[in-house]
Amino acid sequence: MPGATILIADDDRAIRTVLTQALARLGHDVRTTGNAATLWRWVEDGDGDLVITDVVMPDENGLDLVPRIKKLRPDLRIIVMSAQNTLLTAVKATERGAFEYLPKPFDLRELVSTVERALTQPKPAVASEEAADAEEQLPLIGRSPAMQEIYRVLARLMGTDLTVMIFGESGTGKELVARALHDFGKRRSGPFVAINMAAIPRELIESELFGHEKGAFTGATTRSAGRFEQAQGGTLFLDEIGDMPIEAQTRLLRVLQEGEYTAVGGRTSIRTDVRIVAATHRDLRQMIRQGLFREDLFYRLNVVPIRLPPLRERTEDVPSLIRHFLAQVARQGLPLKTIDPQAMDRLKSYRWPGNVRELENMVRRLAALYAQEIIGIDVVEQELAEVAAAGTTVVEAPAGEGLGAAAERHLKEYFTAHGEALPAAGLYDRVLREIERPLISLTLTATRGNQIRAAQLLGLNRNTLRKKIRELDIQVVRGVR
Ligand SMILES: Nc1ncnc2c1ncn2[C@@H]1O[C@H](COP(=O)(O)OP(=O)(O)OP(=O)(O)O)[C@@H](O)[C@H]1O
Repeated sequence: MPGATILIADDDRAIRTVLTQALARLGHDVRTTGNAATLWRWVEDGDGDLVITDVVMPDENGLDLVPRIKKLRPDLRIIVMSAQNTLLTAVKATERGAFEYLPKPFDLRELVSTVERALTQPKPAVASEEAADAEEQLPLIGRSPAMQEIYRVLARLMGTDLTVMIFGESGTGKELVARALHDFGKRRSGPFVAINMAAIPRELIESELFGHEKGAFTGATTRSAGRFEQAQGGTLFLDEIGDMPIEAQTRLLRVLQEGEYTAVGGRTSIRTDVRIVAATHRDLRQMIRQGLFREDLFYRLNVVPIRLPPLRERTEDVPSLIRHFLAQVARQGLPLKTIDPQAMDRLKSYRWPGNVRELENMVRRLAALYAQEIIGIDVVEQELAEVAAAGTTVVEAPAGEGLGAAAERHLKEYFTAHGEALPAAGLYDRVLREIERPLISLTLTATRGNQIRAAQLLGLNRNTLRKKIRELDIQVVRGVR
């Protein structure tokens, strides 16, 4: 769209000159000012097809101008530039309705292509004015101090390629953080590739990561690119890193040390150019002590640790997360519902063992299963009781006997029964395996075969659960309690 009128506000004359030259060359009419007041006057007069504004200006903060412009002229797109390279500035700019945010110094080509997009990309039919809608565009919801701290760390990481290790219980948003690191980082135009160690059979992990040559092993009928190759120039997210077999850990360590690798069955070494983000819900230090995780790999990955707090430690985020998910399901065609204050308080006091994922699932159920437009405390209590009922079936032994006591009784029986014939080694793993099977099987029975809920109850990742079901050959029967 040549011939557009572009309004630019920046108190730096050099930037005004550079932008004017670049945009005029494309045939646009460019008007520049060094202050916010003039920009506002132009907007009020109905001038301009696009606004480019700085944040810090002598008379007013450009970010404060954004919502005012959007309110007056919802169709006018705004590009915000700033030297305050924080995720919060980026987030604020998007939240307030800016089309794009460009941290300074920026690449002129990037600015030009953003301008082209802003002028040509079709506009949504309904301009979103609702604050809730604006919040939808944010990658991470929550303004609790704990989340603010996370944003601060993310902001500092924005311009770097540092390796990041994300710790947090299942469902706390580890993958979302990994994506935000990529989407706001300098590799955002490259690919984001995720691989979940718990979801892939152990023997295939190395070929999944590094690819394999034709004929490298039985079944390798063609050459296959690994995730390292797919992520070239971008970010590789190693999810559930604690589930990585020790041999694959050794290989990964070597790749991280040397910056190159060979495909399984291959000879030529390939240089890697990927940013690594790893995540786990496990206690890796304990795994190191148990000999299950390599300490040297841990230090390679743990360059910048990020600990995502469980939802119960930031209950002030519960209402905004609920609003976010309600709006999300409404966009998928379900009626938009609200939660009354009493019900909201109850949801804030719940412990959320499955964290944000559990909350998201509950909101989906509340939206889909109940006719009421305003969800009250009785509906919420009913849902929570169902979760609890499924939980007690699994966790509590009959006749009031605690799980620990029951286990002790069984183990005593085991030792007495086996006497001299106790296995020579591997008892620890064997006992755990013996308990793992009935635990998973009974949980699935309690959830009537619903694997998502079973994973929540167990506090396991869904993929981990699926893998265990396969490994332990557990029959999942749906709809039977
Ligand atoms: N702060 C948040 N704002 C909005 N959505 C969130 C937030 N945190 C998590 N979610 C949502 O909750 C769900 C679980 O998040 P995610 O998959 O990132 O968790 P995880 O910690 O990687 O879980 P797991 O360890 O089980 O893989 C996703 O649907 C995600 O979009």
